[in-house]
Amino acid sequence: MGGTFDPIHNGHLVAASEVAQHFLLDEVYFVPTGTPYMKSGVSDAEHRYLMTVIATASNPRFKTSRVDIDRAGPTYTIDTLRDINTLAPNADLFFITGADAVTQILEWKDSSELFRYAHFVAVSRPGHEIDLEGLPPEHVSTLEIPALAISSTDCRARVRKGYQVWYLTPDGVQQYIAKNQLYRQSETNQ
Ligand SMILES: Nc1ncnc2c1ncn2[C@@H]1O[C@H](COP(=O)(O)OP(=O)(O)OP(=O)(O)O)[C@@H](O)[C@H]1O
Ligand SMILES: O=C(O)c1ccc[n+]([C@@H]2O[C@H](COP(=O)([O-])O)[C@@H](O)[C@H]2O)c1
Repeated sequence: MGGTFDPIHNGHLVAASEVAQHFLLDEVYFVPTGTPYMKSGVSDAEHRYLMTVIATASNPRFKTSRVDIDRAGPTYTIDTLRDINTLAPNADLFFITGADAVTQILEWKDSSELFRYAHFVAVSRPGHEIDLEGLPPEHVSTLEIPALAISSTDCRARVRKGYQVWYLTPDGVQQYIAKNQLYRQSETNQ
């Protein structure tokens, strides 16, 4: 599952857990973006990576990958999939996205190549219709998951207003945000 994870929250974790159960996945790799070129004002990659490690630590099937963080330049999923394919050439790869992200895949770099490397799973997300128009049906599945109307944008906004984000994100992530004073300022690099 790729994401900016700024911060990772329970919506991401439920999505990954549901897809893993439904598709009988052995492992789910969370892959924080290095430089997400379609987003601005994103927090430092090491903060996002560490929060992802903390959030996934208690689940033996969940892992965090540095492939996108350690690659220079803008983060493209085609590179993510090629790197993971190199690391695990015999694995059947699935790429998990939310309903909002799946509608943008055709705008991603080398989008037609993506399906050579992975089967895509689009999970439901409150406020977003799953629209698979233009995507190859044999390479994309959808999955209805318990609705969690949580977004990283909303988590950041809550912290900026002085609220905490207990129960929207794992406790360790809430504590990491407080300890490192993330999201106190307006949307700029941290
Ligand atoms: N609540 C949720 N339910 C289902 N899928 C989600 C949810 N939140 C995020 N996702 C999916 O997880 C992936 C990574 O999301 P991302 O890290 O951009 O989080 P986000 O909450 O969408 O962030 P932001 O609000 O900053 O845009 C995307 O494919 C996104 O669609
Ligand atoms: O490959 C691309 O061109 C591309 C463009 C935008 C987003 N993505 C990927 O989509 C995933 C979700 O991204 P985001 O920014 O919504 O957190 C993440 O793995 C990104 O690398 C990929």
